[in-house]
Amino acid sequence: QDETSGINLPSKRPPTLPSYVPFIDHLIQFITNGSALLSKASKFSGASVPVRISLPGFSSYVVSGPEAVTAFFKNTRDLSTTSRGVTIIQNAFGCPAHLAHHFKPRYSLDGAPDEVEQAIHRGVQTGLSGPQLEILASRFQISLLEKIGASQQDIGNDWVEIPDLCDLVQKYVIESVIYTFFGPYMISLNPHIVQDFLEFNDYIRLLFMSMPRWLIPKAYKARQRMVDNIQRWQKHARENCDLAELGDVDWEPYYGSRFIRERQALLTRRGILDETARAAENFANLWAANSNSVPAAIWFLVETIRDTSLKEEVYQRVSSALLIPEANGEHENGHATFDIEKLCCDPLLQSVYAETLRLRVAALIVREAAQRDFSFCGWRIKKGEVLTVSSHTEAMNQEVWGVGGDLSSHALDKFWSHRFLVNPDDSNSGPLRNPRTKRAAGNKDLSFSTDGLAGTWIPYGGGRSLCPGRHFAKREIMLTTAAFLTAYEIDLNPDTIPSVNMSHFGFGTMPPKGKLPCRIRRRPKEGRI
Ligand code: HEM
Repeated sequence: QDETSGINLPSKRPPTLPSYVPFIDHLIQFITNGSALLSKASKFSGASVPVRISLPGFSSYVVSGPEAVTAFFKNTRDLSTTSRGVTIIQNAFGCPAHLAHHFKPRYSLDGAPDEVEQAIHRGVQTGLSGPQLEILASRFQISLLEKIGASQQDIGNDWVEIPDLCDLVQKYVIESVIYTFFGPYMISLNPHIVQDFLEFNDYIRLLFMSMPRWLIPKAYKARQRMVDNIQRWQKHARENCDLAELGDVDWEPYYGSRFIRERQALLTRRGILDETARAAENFANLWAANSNSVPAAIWFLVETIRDTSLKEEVYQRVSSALLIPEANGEHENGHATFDIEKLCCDPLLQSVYAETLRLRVAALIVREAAQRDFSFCGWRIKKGEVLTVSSHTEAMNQEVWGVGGDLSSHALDKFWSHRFLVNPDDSNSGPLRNPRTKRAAGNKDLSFSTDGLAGTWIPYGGGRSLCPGRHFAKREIMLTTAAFLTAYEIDLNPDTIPSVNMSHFGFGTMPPKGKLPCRIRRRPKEGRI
């Protein structure tokens, strides 16, 4: 019996995935093929049985199957975000070791997050949704369209060959995201920040795994360049902008968005005054805002242009969302922009978006039994133990996902743009293998649906820590393809078949592997972008 709750706890303990050499065996499998290790763990004892895997410094029970995953996200009382956040802010984002404890989640006596934690949580939610979200999305769009518009010299009306489409897309998108959140000075003070970020991000896996400096000196140098960039921006903002005098503005050039500015005040409230510790938090936010959404935006574009008929269909949809300023009208000198709401509600675009995240996001979502022993799906989990859900493992669950009725054509490891579209006349359509509700008769339109996918389509995690940036990410991803398809004609080199960089497995969106050469030219303008 649990003394604090009076609940009878089961005594049976979850099984461990066998290994020939403890720790080393699972580690080697995780590094060489993390997807296979997690999938093996999820199948070891059947659905809803947590199975333990052991990596050096990180042992965890793998939770899988829609019911168990839903229970995992719902149980915010027993499962909280882990104290690994403290290790990560130190190892990955350069917080001085003696100050990292400031980032430990804090609880009040009743076990709930304390007042400052709640203010941080609220700040993230409100800063990235509602009216603030629309302000951010609109800034992002204007910045991206300006960059594309200014690229006339490099990409004109004649075809040019470029060695890597990813390079082009990520440069424009990362700069636009940084501008949107942190304002123009983060880039003008640090003209190499995109390159620095990408180099750092290549090492993120090793830094998250707490590899020592002597083993990975280049990773620590890349991290330091980013910390320096951010500290330069902090110093400039501090010296040129008095937060107390700013007033109630949504965006200004020194701190950028309200979300980032309010975050600075919360750092102070948390007692985090050291500039390197503050830089670590700003760095973590900059990383969170770019690391997953940028490769997802690239995949959306790449999958679209690879398939000629999908490219045409998506082009039509995004063109119909383009708002062209009227000649002699109110916005005579304005630029064409996309109706973001229209893009985000389009069934096909939503399906391509959801399928992109299903296939490419491989996040490990981790929680800890911080307070006490508890019962999870009938198994006893002890205080301090860690549970993990793998978004990619759930995205490959053959028992749940629909494959269009034909096992070979739309297999789960293949991109299928229509997977999330329900056709009322086709019982094999839609994301579920066995749809639970009857399809509405009479309605002939294809509709986008994620019904029945709770605990299965989980690229953004779930529960209290569900990614607060998901609404912005959706807009960013759709706007990227809308802008590139409308401005340019792009043909991928037919000899190159994009493959996935699986070494990012477990760390969010897996980017394309290697370079994607293409030819590109500007579309005739006709009043467009
Ligand atoms: C495709 C894009 C993205 C994916 C796949 C993604 C995925 C995730 C995942 C899996 C988590 C952990 C959720 C959990 O523990 O349950 C998370 C947390 C978070 N994400 Fe995202 N994310 C994306 C974009 C963004 C963007 C654009 C931002 C910021 C603008 C952002 C900010 C955050 C923050 C601040 C957290 C921590 C939330 C907390 O601990 O309460 N993310 N994200």
